[in-house]
Amino acid sequence: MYPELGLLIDGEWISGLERDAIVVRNPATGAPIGELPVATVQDIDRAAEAAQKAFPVWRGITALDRGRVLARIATILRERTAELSAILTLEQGKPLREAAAEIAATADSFEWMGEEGRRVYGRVVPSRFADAEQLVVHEPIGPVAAFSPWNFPAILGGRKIAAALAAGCTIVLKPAEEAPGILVAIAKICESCGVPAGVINLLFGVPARISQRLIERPEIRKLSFTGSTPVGRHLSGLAGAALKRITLELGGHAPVILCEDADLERALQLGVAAKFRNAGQVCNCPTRFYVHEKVFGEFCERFSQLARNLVVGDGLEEGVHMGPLIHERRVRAMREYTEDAVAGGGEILCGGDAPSELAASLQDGTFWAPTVIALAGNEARVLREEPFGPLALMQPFSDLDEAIGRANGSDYGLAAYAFTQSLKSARRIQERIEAGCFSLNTFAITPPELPYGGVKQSGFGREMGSEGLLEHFQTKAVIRAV
Ligand SMILES: NC(=O)C1=CN([C@@H]2O[C@H](COP(=O)(O)OP(=O)(O)OC[C@H]3O[C@@H](n4cnc5c(N)ncnc54)[C@H](O)[C@@H]3O)[C@@H](O)[C@H]2O)C=CC1
Ligand SMILES: O=Cc1ccc(S(=O)(=O)O)cc1
Repeated sequence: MYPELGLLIDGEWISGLERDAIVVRNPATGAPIGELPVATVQDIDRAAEAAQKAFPVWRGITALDRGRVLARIATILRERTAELSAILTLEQGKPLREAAAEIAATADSFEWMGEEGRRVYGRVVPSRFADAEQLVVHEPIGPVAAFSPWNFPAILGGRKIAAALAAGCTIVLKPAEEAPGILVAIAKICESCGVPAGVINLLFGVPARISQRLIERPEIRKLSFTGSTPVGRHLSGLAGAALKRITLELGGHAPVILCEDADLERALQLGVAAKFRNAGQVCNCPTRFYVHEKVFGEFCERFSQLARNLVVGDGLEEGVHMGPLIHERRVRAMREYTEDAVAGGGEILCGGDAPSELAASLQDGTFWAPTVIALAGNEARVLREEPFGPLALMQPFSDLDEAIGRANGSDYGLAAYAFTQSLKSARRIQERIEAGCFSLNTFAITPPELPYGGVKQSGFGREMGSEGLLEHFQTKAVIRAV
């Protein structure tokens, strides 16, 4: 069921063939599931050249017809949800139900971008010359180099493909080596739906080698990266030196402000689901819970109880709520953050270690229990660094402005949430919160029609929404004397 892994260059699939290989493992068991060929410098160069060669072909197809191709891709993704979800869970670990939701969201992104590609309007600007007209037109920027991560490989890689294709651009995508199979499967679906050779190219291998070479290549006109802030900063430097446009969707450390008048039941049910989705390896997941002191005790107790009830295990098994972390490094990070928080006076309300009851087959898996910590102050390392795992941090507040100040006291600014029934409090938070995305009384944050991205160290530029599509165009000012 797991696809044969390979590089895709100019319509040719390349597996093995005298290249180094990376072993891909199931994070729930540690078992090997595939071998990934490592791209050589020649492969990288050929991929950039293929994207350049295919660009006039693809941009020459009307937006209407490109949209039809994207709609077909969406349909096939939906039809093959069960098979694709199994691939995703096997290599990434998330429960099958979450994998299916990710495939559905990926299909929605292809469909929405395909439709939006038909609405990239220019402008006719009243002319200052009697014999001329003045126009503003948007032209596809050219071949895009994109780098997508392992936590949501289908949607985060898929929407980079969808936006590039909708705009008439070609793409060289380097998905994460930890979870490559789902993008191999999606690229094959794209081919079967009529995407010409060279429009989508896939590379895997040594990330720094691939990104550096692609950024240098003259064919590449835009970069798009989703991943950690340090890597984003490094790529931003390279892109700046090469004077290339870059979109950066980096880490997050989302605050939740829970006011005294919040619907507690709703915040609890939605909050536990959002916190522990994908074992907390989500850039927009709620992490810092600022809870009004009058409801702090009750909220912490009930939140911890719900977290304790979550079944941790192999995402392929029925009834599992939370799977493993992607690799051992993340388990070590959870242990270090927890120990540091406890050393600073924090109290573990739930979890705080690897789960105690795991089947024998999962002993080599990389698991961490859902963990809730009531922090003693503002010094814990995990308040400054993105935990990217199943850690919920609880702190009480007494005054709304104080809570907003603490919510903003992070270098990150991707997502933020608030729960209140007061319009006045809601408006105050919405206006003052430093985040690219804000949701009130819900943890919904990324429908395809809304722009997604951050401020501060969470990056810049937007993906999805009409803003995300427009990042794939350059603007041409035209004066036509007639
Ligand atoms: N914003 C997001 O959705 C994601 C954020 N992260 C962040 O990364 C942290 C750690 O994850 P790791 O995998 O250990 O981190 P990492 O920083 O080593 O890698 C993150 C991603 O960037 C890619 N990458 C690394 N160096 C690169 C380079 N020079 N050029 C191009 N791509 C490169 C990797 O292949 C991987 O997909 C997490 O704690 C989280 O903060 C990770 C994945 C997704
Ligand atoms: O980690 C970033 C991230 C994860 C998930 C989604 S979505 O909600 O599935 O669109 C978006 C960004």
